[in-house]
Amino acid sequence: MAYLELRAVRKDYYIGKQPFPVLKGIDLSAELGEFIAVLGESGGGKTTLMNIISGLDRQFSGTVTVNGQQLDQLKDKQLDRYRRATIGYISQSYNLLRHLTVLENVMLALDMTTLSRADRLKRATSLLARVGLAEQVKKYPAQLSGGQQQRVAIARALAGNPPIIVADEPTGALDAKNTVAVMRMLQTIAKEGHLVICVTHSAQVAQAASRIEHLVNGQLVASPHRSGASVTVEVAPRLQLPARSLPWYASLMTAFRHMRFTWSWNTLIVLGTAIGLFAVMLFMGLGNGIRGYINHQINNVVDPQSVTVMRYTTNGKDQQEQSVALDPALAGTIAPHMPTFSPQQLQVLRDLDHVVGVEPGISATNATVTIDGTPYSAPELTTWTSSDPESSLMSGHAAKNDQIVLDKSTIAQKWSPTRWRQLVGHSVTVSFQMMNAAGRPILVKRQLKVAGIVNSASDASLNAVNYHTMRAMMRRAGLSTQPTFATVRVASRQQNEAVVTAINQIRIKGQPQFSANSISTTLDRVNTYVGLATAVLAAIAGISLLVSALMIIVTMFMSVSARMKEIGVLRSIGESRRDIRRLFTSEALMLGLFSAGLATGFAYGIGFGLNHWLYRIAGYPLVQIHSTSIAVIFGLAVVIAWLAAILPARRAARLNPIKALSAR
Ligand SMILES: Nc1ncnc2c1ncn2[C@@H]1O[C@H](COP(=O)(O)OP(=O)(O)OP(=O)(O)O)[C@@H](O)[C@H]1O
Repeated sequence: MAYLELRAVRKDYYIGKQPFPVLKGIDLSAELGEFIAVLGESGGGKTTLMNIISGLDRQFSGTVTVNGQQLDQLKDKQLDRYRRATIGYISQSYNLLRHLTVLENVMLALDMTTLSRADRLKRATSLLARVGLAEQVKKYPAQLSGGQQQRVAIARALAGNPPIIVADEPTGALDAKNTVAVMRMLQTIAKEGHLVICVTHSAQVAQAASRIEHLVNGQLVASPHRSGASVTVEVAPRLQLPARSLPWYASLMTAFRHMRFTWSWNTLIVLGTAIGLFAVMLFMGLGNGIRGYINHQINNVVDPQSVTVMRYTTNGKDQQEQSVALDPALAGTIAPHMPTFSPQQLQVLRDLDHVVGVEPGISATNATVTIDGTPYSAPELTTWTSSDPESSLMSGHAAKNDQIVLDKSTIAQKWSPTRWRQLVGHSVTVSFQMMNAAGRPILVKRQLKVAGIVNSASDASLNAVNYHTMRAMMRRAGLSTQPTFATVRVASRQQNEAVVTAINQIRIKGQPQFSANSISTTLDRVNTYVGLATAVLAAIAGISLLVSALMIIVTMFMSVSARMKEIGVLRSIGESRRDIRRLFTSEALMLGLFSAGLATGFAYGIGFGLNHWLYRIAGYPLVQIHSTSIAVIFGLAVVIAWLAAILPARRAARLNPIKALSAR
């Protein structure tokens, strides 16, 4: 049996249901080393026959046997493998990929062989040198003459060293000089052991072949002058290059090169998509920033690791005193007496789980601070505990024994709006009245040194001494020195609420003892609201991503339509449907990734500008883009691009390679 055998091959085209027979029983036997010219009239069916031999057309009747194996007309994958390993295809219109260089065009076919990258490069370079293009490897097809482009196509056809070279009108677009050169090359290729089948309508060109077959009325008739019978063919042993499927990175690289080639168009798509992604990212960043800002503000007022505990009371007067102590804005009267903590009660608090310390404190209301003979009203004079953040100190330090820290806006700046810092180190007189156990008002008065100026983040005035000083003042006036409140320090912010609940549940002899409030509950609620608002805003911005997805879909569909020919060429050199799908999916994914990258750049850039501007108002960076937001945006971009690519990539993969090849 001959290397290539066609038996009773018939092919009809259908217009509607009416058949138009083109091939009417083709019989052909050909051996390696032969150079067969198929000569025939235009429209005679030469290309149709070549498509069948090349494994591009599987709708025919009869049998095609290559090297003893019959082509399965139905299995797509088998035909892909056949084209990859057995056929080198050369056409009249060169069919080079315009976005790949000369070298890359040849490498594309070599990527489907098992050679190492270095060997593939070596082979591509040597093939191009062989066809006289050693100097042109970096050029793009558009920068070459027709003859040169056809020589690139020949080098590409030879890349995988396939046994059969099919050339469909290879000289159709060439001048006489190039025609001779190309036919000589084909002669040499046949002598090297390939079977060359060349279609032409020129009897003169056909003379270069060792055998001429006329395609007449759908059948082959051997030329009596050049039947091949008398031609002795010396077949040199052919180098075997095992074929493999195209690796995924090759599709990725081709996709990248195409994007680079059409960068201006792609930049617009990337820009459009990036704007949507950027909006989502900015809202996420703003959400983080605002949440951080609120936490920061609240933590400035109260330390979430501290819980202020008062005595539990149902007595209306005591409750009023407590609220006065908690909110100095309500102060105005002399405190009669406040419910106090016994040492045992403080111990009960110390013994609670997650409690790392208990600081007792005494607070007085409606005090007066006299500086240089001028009295200033201090609605509250309290004990400095760890719940008062050190960060609120604007100048100086926390009060030690016989020292006081004064409120910046209600006292220090009233003393001097500009030189208020100089108050540190000054001696001041502090006085307030308190009822003794007998219900008589007692004046408490003492000279103290200003240790620091404090900027209370709440609107309340914060004037404080340490516990020792407070007790000393009370003792000297003959008043009770028992604490009126306690600051309980919690091991971590997370346990704050549990400790607050535990404190409120303490009963001694069935009576509730303490009353504590948790700031962390409020904080968590605020955080939830801000989180919700952020998610809603980001989702609204996310609608623009739908537009981005549509943009990618439209672009990909347009790209498929514009690149029909390229798809046909890729299929003709052996790429499978999966390779084509991968190519378009890779392009869409790259669009998505570039967009996400650009969106991140925008978000950082614009976020930086916004922070700079907002810092003056809020004193806090309000746009905070976390790495999780970046990961979300990249994930979103990939998912959108991938979804957007599904339909166009499927369309590209399903294109009929013959129709795709004949596209303009
Ligand atoms: N998809 C198709 N549907 C219907 N008819 C077709 C189709 N493709 C080709 N034909 C017809 O089949 C015939 C053979 O076409 P083919 O392209 O094989 O001829 P050819 O010999 O290669 O012509 P040329 O030398 O002009 O390229 C022509 O009459 C053509 O119109």
